[in-house]
Amino acid sequence: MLKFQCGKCCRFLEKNALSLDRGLKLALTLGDPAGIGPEVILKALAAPVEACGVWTIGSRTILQQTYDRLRSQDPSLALANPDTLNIIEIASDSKWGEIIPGVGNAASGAASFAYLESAIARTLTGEFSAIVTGPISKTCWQAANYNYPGQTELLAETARSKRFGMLFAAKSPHSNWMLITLLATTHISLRQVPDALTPELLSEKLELLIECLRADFGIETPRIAVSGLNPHSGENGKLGNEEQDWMIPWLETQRDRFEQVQLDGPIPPDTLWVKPGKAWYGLAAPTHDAYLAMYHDQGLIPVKLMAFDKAVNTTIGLPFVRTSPDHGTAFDIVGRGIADASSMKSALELGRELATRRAVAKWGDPRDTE
Ligand SMILES: NC(=O)C1=CN([C@@H]2O[C@H](COP(=O)(O)OP(=O)(O)OC[C@H]3O[C@@H](n4cnc5c(N)ncnc54)[C@H](O)[C@@H]3O)[C@@H](O)[C@H]2O)C=CC1
Ligand SMILES: NCC(=O)COP(=O)(O)O
Repeated sequence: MLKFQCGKCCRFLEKNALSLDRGLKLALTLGDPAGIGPEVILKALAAPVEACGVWTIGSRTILQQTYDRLRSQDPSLALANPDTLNIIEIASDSKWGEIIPGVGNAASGAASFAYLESAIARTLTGEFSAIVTGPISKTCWQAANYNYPGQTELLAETARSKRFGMLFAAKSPHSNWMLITLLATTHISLRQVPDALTPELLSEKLELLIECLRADFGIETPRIAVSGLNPHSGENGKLGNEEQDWMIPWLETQRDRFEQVQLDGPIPPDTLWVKPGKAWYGLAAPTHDAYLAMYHDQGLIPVKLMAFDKAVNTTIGLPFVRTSPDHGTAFDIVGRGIADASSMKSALELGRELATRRAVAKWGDPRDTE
């Protein structure tokens, strides 16, 4: 029988490091070459990622320039030497123009798009078990005429995943608890949110969340908190109608649909995050395993407040694992050596962990035959 506890996978990895070393390969895209992607990658890869191989997809020249620049400023900085890395070089197109550190433009947008396209194509053919993406700039993608709201949508379209979701996972350094948040809507304006939210959309996101909690996080009977949309969840219709009109009845139908799942909500959004905050800091036991937020900032303000250096953005619903740091290109600090690589390290670690779980689920745990 297969079990999906993290400890078991980790022991499995320790025992089988050699074979998995050959089998488990992560593709790591550089992200926007003018952003902090190259710096956080060199910092994150300064120590090898446990029990897997990492192939960076992008530009050796950019990585070398970043390395030389940071080293000249601070020789003691822990950085991977690009000479020691597996790098898949994506030839730059002369049409792209000049890439200037700290200045995102059409050239850096076109380059970051090409790195991700290559990673997806290679992963779909089975070359890699997971993709970890460096941060890209949506503005630079638009400047290069790639009209996707983000990497998530390109991944889903290319992988032909009709159902997909943006989920953030962060392991608390205080309590080891995993804060898991799915966003019901993502890269749309606040004005569009109420129209985008429908019972059908929430049903799809809830299904995906439950599938992911079971398969990727080993939580068979999850407790899920669903956020309201309006202040005080609408205050009985005085501060907004969505909760009364359809969210409360929708939750009732979902409780019948998922009898094994504890579904609470719609919880007033201002207080929803108090209990996870206490659980994060180890001050109280967690009351839920995951949170369904109605829109981008409703979910990401608390996540980033608690865990900006730990949270990992993962796309669920794809045929492969995709993780990413929670931060963006941070053009304002490029070249200063101060970019924190913790979220990138967590993205690599979670990418490896989830890909291992899926490999065990697919191929079986060799220790079961011992
Ligand atoms: N996964 C991805 O590809 C993501 C991409 N973005 C994109 O990045 C671009 C810039 O977005 P912003 O809203 O400015 O967010 P941002 O995360 O790039 O920067 C916000 C603030 O946090 C700081 N910061 C970010 N990462 C840091 C790190 N690792 N260490 C130290 N300080 C750090 C920056 O210096 C800035 O002050 C946008 O185009 C956005 O769409 C934003 C979030 C995720
Ligand atoms: N705020 C999250 C974010 O912007 C992630 O975007 P992407 O992974 O879709 O590129």
